[in-house]
Amino acid sequence: MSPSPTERTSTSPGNGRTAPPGCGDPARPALAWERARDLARDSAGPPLPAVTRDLPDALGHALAAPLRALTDLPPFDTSAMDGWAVAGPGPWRPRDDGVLAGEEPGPLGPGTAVRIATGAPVPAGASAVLRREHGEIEEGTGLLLDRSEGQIAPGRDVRPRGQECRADDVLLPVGTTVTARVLGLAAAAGYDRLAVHRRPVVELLVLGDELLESGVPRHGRVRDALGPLLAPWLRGCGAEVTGRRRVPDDLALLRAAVWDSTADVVVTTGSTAAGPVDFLHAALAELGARLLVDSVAVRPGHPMLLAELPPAADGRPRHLVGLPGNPLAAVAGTVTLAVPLLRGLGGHRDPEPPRTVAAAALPRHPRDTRLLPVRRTEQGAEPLPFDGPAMLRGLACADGLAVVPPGGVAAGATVEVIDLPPDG
Ligand SMILES: Nc1nc2c(c(=O)[nH]1)N[C@H]1C(S)=C(S)[C@@H](COP(=O)(O)OP(=O)(O)OC[C@H]3O[C@@H](n4cnc5c(N)ncnc54)[C@H](O)[C@@H]3O)O[C@H]1N2
Ligand code: MOO
Repeated sequence: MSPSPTERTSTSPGNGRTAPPGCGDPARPALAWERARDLARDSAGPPLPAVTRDLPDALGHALAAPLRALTDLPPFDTSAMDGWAVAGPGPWRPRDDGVLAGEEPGPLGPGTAVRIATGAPVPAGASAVLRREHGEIEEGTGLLLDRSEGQIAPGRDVRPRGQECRADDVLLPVGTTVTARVLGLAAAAGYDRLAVHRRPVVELLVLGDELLESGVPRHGRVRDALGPLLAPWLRGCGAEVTGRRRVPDDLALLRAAVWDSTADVVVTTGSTAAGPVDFLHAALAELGARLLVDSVAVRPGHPMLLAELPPAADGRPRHLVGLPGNPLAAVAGTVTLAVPLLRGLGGHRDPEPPRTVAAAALPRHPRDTRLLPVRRTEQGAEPLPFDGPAMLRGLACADGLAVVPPGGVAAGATVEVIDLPPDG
């Protein structure tokens, strides 16, 4: 059991507004960007436990068991066209009745035909489906003639049972993110509920007394851009965002906000550096948190951090991701630390990092990796203007973030482009 924050001696002075000594040291060694991303993923440990959810509530979770077909698909021989089910070579004697989708037809005798709708089960004994536009009822005889060229081949315009899958076939592996497409497939394959991993619960703490929540920036104050940006992104990478709140620039209040949070992952914005009111390092030290990542060799975003918090009362591990306050730096911290951690906790499988060709030389940083907003064009990844750490203008037009190593990326060379998190 960890001591409560009030049982610890605060290192902050009475008014809580002086720089905590020794925190956010710009000289501390930064972790290589790739290593930081891997470490964030590894620090998730095994995924959160499996739960069962009704289909609509499974959206955004990851499959905890392979999606196996509960039936053949299609489940019966199905007409692919509106027309007639026919038995053997024509002409055919048409029956008076017809078969609609959703009905169970009786068998069809040789030389006969029955009207059939797209999606209806093909009667036993039928050899093919003659499209409506190819069939003609002969005046006088009343027989159904085939007006298409050549003989109708057996199986024509019939979707055979099991064409897409057989019962018990694995349709999707464990760890697949449940998207709307997956819900559609699961429903088609017979599922009402899915076994998925529990989603990590996230609380978003937005720090900075200078931030406004509405209106035009004024009197030295700026709008909170990260609350509106990050909450949908965190949901989009599989988290259940239960809270988003402002925390004043005060060590004791910050420490209490982190301590009181019951979330699996606390995500903070701002206060990662060593400014006069940057209290994150001090708060973490007082809470007994273990820093797993404390600054990364990446621009923007180098003061980002990842910490292991003391476990929850029920023993659940808890983490904190500290995103820098500069908005594009916070975005860099999100894709580097928050996304891999949350996807790991939620049990999501990682796709291969997408690589593409650089349409132009991508500007580099002399020592650190750069994460650069780029647009995907026919020529490849094209850098966007307005990519400063405090800017969101380039990002708003971007398709992804190019990972530019210190050596740079020449025009025509390949480069990893990280997808931006989907909106949730
Ligand atoms: N002496 C040094 N100063 C700074 C360094 C350094 O190495 N040495 N690093 C710079 C870098 S890089 C970054 S990034 C920032 C990180 O600072 P913090 O995480 O402590 O963030 P704040 O100081 O609270 O804010 C920085 C900046 O961002 C604005 N901000 C904060 N939150 C939001 C928000 N939710 N929406 C919009 N804008 C936000 C804030 O007003 C500041 O302008 O430190 C540099 N300093
Ligand atoms: O790296 Mo800071 O994170 O440039 O804005």
